[in-house]
Amino acid sequence: MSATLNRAEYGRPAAPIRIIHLGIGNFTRAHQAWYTEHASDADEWGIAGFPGRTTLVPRPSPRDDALDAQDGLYQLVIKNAEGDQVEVISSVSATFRSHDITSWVELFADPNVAIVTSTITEAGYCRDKDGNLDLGNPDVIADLDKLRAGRLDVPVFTGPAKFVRGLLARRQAEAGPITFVPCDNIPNNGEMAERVIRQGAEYVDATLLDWIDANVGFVTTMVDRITPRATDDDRERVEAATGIEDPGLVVTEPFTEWVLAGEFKAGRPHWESMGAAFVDDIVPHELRKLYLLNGSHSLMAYCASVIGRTTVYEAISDPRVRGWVEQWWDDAVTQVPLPAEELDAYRASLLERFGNPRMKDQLARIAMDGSQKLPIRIVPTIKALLGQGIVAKGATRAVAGWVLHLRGLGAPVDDAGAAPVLPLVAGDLASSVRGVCGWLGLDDDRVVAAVLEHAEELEASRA
Ligand SMILES: NC(=O)c1ccc[n+]([C@@H]2O[C@H](COP(=O)([O-])OP(=O)(O)OC[C@H]3O[C@@H](n4cnc5c(N)ncnc54)[C@H](O)[C@@H]3O)[C@@H](O)[C@H]2O)c1
Ligand SMILES: O=P(O)(O)OC[C@@H](O)[C@@H](O)[C@H](O)[C@H](O)CO
Repeated sequence: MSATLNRAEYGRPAAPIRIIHLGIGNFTRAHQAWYTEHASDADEWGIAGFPGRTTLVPRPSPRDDALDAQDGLYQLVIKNAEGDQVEVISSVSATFRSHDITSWVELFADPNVAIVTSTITEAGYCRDKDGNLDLGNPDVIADLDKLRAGRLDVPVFTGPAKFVRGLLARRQAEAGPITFVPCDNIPNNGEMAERVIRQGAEYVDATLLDWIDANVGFVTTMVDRITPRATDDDRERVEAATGIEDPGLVVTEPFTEWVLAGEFKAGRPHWESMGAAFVDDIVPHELRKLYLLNGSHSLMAYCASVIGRTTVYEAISDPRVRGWVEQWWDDAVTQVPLPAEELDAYRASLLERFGNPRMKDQLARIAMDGSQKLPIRIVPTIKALLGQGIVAKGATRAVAGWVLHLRGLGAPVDDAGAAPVLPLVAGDLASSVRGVCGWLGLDDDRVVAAVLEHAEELEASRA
């Protein structure tokens, strides 16, 4: 008979809630919650977890149900090459349902709450191609119109509207300063979040802007810990070892990194006690991670899945794919302002991480939302090198893989933002390549030719 987790038996009382997290998925529970759990002042900092996505009809979620039933507790499984290291994480003091606007508002109005963190995916910030809040998105407008009309007790569905709703409540309660700490893989994510929140506020009630200026901080972060989805095998193996049945289980890798820049207006946990780094210039760290790790992830998600690989481990173990990854890294390092030795060491550590056979990280997970990822992970390097007259060999292969993925090869397309791109790939391969390159802002004939050549080679390698 297996046990279940609960706080009374585990013996760590819930810390007072001082952090609101939107998007209480796998990653934040492997990363921020782990840093908070082990911070030297952990007893002072509890997290309130909200799922990121709100739907008209609430979707059943074993994971959310488990977190509710287990008082926010869950097991974190670190997959070392030798075996599992399992610990119970207790820093999530309470979990809430995404429709629960009442609790959302009450927490924002609580002066003890100092920080709002988020992991709602790139798409969750509802930006248009220029990085502005997408006021052409009917869901965004429907939410903002509700707030503008003073309908404050009904749920809103989009992330930026939720944040604006929270800030309206905080201002009204005179609850003081607060800081947003977005933790998604988006360059300059603090400024990104500030932009969509300010634009939302301006639409709803422009007087909120001055209050934001005086009271709201935006911190930029580089976050890193590869966190695949746990499988039934993971849950069964861990249950057999710990005797705990845990549908909320999270699996992750030993490596972790967190770099932050910006002002916390109302305090923060002592995350540096677990190795988080607070820096003035975050750009080199962001580019190193976004291009070298996430860029090679995207390349593998598309190119390696086209040739039949399903996990990162399988992909990097194939010498062809490893060669493609190395070629992309040769392109990408030219765009990262860090010493060569540091970049070489990072590349070596990535090969070790990708080569962890116990991490069953599905390429399908990484392939999601490519329309949001290619433009930030791959395209800047193509453009920068083209500016020097160089056609980036590795980077153009990633684009070729994405074209084939959109045409139905390899990992399935799971990307709401791909709607405008899909019609572009309906014809033959050459016109698909030209269409996608145009959409990505890569109209140059040399780039189009390189992408087409890679796409033809990839198609031919499927045999
Ligand atoms: N998993 C990783 O290895 C990893 C590592 C670093 C950073 N991240 C960042 O964390 C994000 C979430 O990853 P995860 O592994 O926790 O995924 P997950 O699927 O476990 O959780 C995703 C969360 O985002 C919410 N969400 C999804 N789409 C949304 C949308 N359009 N609007 C609002 N909310 C939305 C979901 O409701 C859920 O709460 C990633 O997109 C990435 O930016 C993940
Ligand atoms: O999380 P996404 O969807 O932005 O990107 C998929 C992966 O590249 C990503 O989750 C990495 O595993 C992660 O960024 C490693 O820290």
